[in-house]
Amino acid sequence: MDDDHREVLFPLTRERTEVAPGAVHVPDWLDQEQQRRLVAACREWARPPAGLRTVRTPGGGEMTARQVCLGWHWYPYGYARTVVDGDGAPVTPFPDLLGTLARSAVREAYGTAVEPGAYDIGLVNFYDAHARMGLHRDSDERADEPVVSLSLGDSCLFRFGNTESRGRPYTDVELRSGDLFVFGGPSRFAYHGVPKVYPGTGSAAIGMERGRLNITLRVSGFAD
Ligand SMILES: O=C(O)CCC(=O)C(=O)O
Ligand SMILES: [Fe+2]
Repeated sequence: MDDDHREVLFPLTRERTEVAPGAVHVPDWLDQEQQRRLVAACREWARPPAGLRTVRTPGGGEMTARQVCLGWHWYPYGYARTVVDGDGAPVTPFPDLLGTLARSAVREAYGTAVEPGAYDIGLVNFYDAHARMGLHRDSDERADEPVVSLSLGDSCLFRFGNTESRGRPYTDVELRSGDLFVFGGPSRFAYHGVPKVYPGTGSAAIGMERGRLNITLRVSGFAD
């Protein structure tokens, strides 16, 4: 693929794709039962204290995707052990289940010879029909281990770019419920975002009537 002309990889492609070096899309990685369990777990994690919250940005805006943090609390732009920009509660501990999933996701993406890191951050983003996420880099961690992303519910348009700017080259990928996307190596600090969610594309069978959930798993690199 000509790297300057990466653009759109959907809807025809539902095969495993290396979208950019180190950025791997694995469609349908989670089966329906795993998705159903994750949706149920997200619903629990969303309860207060330290539950689902609207994130305010320093410029006075609000992120349209609402968020729950696990392990470390992310706020614009850093991490804390308590919900410093919300109810002040201690962040919910990072669940073992997500550590196990993250490690198997890394091996799925890069092969079993790779030794996955100590995943300790989970960010759950909830998107309603109008929510989106602007292009950004995940750069508040101190480690450069791959980011693992799991999608549940409604499909979305996911834009995966380059490390230099929000501009081209980028690739637009459709992420559907159960898809895995891992970005590490040369793509670990690439710009990415969610320009659009496609309402009504999810399946009620996983226990989500509407909306999209995304779980991103990361390694903090912080000392306790
Ligand atoms: O919702 C997604 O697929 C991406 C989420 C994301 O980029 C983030 O939480 O940093
Ligand atoms: Fe991100």
